[in-house]
Amino acid sequence: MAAPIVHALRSLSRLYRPHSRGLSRLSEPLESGSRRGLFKDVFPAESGPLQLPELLSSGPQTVYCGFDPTADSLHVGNLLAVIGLLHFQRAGHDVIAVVGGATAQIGDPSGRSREREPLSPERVEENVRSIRDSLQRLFSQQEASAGGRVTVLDNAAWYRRRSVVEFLASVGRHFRMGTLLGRHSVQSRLSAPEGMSLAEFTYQVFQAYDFYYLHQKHGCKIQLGGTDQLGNLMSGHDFIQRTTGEAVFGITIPLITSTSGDKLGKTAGNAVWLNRDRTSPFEFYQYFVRQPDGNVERFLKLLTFLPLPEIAHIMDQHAKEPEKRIPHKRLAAEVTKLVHGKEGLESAKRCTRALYHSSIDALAAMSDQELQELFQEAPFFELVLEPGTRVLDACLRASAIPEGPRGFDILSSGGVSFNLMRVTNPDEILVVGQHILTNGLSLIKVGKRNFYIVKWLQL
Ligand SMILES: Nc1ncnc2c1ncn2[C@@H]1O[C@H](COP(=O)(O)OP(=O)(O)OP(=O)(O)O)[C@@H](O)[C@H]1O
Ligand SMILES: N[C@@H](Cc1ccc(O)cc1)C(=O)O
Repeated sequence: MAAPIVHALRSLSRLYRPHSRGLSRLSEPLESGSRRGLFKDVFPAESGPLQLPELLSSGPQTVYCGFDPTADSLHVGNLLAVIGLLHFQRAGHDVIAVVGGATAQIGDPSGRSREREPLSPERVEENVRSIRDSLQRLFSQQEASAGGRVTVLDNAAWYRRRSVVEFLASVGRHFRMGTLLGRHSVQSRLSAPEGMSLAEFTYQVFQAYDFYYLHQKHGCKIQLGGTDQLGNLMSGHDFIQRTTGEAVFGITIPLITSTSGDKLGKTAGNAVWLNRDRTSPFEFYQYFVRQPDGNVERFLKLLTFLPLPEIAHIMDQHAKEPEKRIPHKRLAAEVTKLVHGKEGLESAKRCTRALYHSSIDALAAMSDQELQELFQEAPFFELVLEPGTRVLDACLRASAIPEGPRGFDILSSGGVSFNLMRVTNPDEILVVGQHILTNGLSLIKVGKRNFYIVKWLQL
């Protein structure tokens, strides 16, 4: 049986006291990550915390983390794991992000009370494509000047060539049932009424094999994962040690939770997505601006690369002028830039100015996509602009008001605005620069929250 978890883990925060000296640039991410609260525990404990900094100092290592494509986008919880990889990559280590095209079809039971709905191979393939793109975008958005290599791999690639019989005979024989059964992810499910399927039970063997495969092919000796992944990290460690005798390590990162304490992610249905078509840069930015005061320092440490003294300075400013929400805005700006790039951050700020500060200039600078993202539920129309089109005609053509006297009344009583400016004369002719923005758009608002977007096409 594997050693009980309490003895098998070592908390990195106890290892790195505030004034301990770093070993070298290569081992620095472990130390700074632990100070930031990003790296929580290391496995195995007995030799791990002592050997791991030495291993890192001895030369560039390969560090990996896996992401199951059970949706077509990553989310903010996964971002923490990506940031963990980036800390290593920036220090000069090579990193591998594995997209679990194979493992997503099995379904990781870790942290779940029920089995996942099966996904068709076609759906998984689509998700793999989207997540691979997203990971590549995230990594390429970094200043690539220094740092190690980044590779994105799909684990379906190394299972495609294997038969079940051969896999069980060569890999399965190295796993002890007692150890597998003892894992928390298995125990918690076995005691639940629905139990656990054989497929889910074998999940940890596949993740362990991934680690082994990357160890053999890429010299990978370190795997990162959320604390929910601990059992899977241990299985990989045990398998590699048993078959190669080499020392490998697992490092856990803390789980980001919602204000109600649930793990932020797909299962809880509270994910904040990294793909723009699921969560727009504006919503993403606002999610961080709205964080409660109690979260913001921790998130600055976890989700940004700002040096700790700078974060301390930002928090001092906050203590003096809390109404300015300086750390919240800085957090939102840094994370939005990391995920959506400079352009995404500008878009988020433009949308914020347009919506919360009624800025016509910001509205005029917005693209069709931004407007649609901002007013997600708003119907979008492409209409031909005929000479002499009146405010009333525009409202009717966009179905913003009902036909007949009721629509006329809504307009003349001031219930309608064009580009955030109220109109009261139904016969007013549309003017470019006023009713129609220089980008050819009109944002028609009826009542408090009904928006209609018109893109005017010239004849
Ligand atoms: N809220 C979170 N905080 C920190 N890490 C997370 C969070 N959610 C996922 N991770 C980590 O991201 C990595 C990839 O997770 P993956 O996408 O496979 O599953 P997931 O998002 O946890 O999905 P599900 O919610 O369906 O279980 C894992 O190491 C996982 O622990
Ligand atoms: N099991 C991980 C994802 C993963 C997949 C394959 C791996 O090799 C590693 C990790 C999760 O669900 O969060």
